[in-house]
Amino acid sequence: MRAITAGYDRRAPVVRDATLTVAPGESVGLLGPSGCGKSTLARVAALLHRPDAGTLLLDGAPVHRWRHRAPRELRTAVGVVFQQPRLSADPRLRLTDLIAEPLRATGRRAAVPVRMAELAETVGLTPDLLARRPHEVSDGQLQRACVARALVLRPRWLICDEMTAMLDASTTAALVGVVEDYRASTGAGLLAVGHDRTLLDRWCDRTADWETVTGRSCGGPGAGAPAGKAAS
Ligand SMILES: Nc1ncnc2c1ncn2[C@@H]1O[C@H](COP(=O)(O)OP(=O)(O)OP(=O)(O)O)[C@@H](O)[C@H]1O
Repeated sequence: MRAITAGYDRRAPVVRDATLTVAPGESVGLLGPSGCGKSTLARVAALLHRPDAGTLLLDGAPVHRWRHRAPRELRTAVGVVFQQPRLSADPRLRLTDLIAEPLRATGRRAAVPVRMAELAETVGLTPDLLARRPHEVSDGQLQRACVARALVLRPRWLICDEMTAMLDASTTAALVGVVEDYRASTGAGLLAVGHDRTLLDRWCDRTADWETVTGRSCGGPGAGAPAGKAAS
């Protein structure tokens, strides 16, 4: 991402001039206080939010279209896990259908049985849990399904936006382990957004602070002061 400016009102963007690179196979933590714009920037990187200015390069090529206008080969290159699984899961779908949905949406129905069996074991969901709907499982179990959904198309890039913020320590460790096993076997790059420095430092190759990424501190009258160096 080069000099990305984004937000919900062009006159008052929440992200200004954010520059951050994730190399192929690299894991980068993005650390910043609540409300500074991390999720907004993560959504730009995930092709879910069109920036007002700046350039997103995916595998070296500039992205020109976001959301449903983005070409399918770009959308399927990026897997995303959000903070609140209940807001990102269709409450009508059984977990098995929630995980398989990207395969069906991209015409890969034939791959569903094998991929489901692999992923259920990977994320630790039993057949009983897979047959339930979101309101019948815990947050941690639903987040396991959301991680499986993010991996089902074997993306080259993963964006985990506060993926573990609602989870206990053992589920956090399990899901970070799932993501890291996936990366080790595929070489996928990772952008992990959070506000827990200890977790991000342990999880990622490096952690970038919001101030370094944007050249300014989060909000307040001091925002806008240039930082000494650009993020790498
Ligand atoms: N859909 C929206 N419409 C208008 N403003 C929004 C919208 N989503 C977020 N914002 C605002 O944009 C700013 C940045 O929000 P964002 O969710 O990107 O921050 P964040 O750093 O990820 O916060 P947190 O760590 O609490 O999740 C906040 O001031 C928020 O109120």
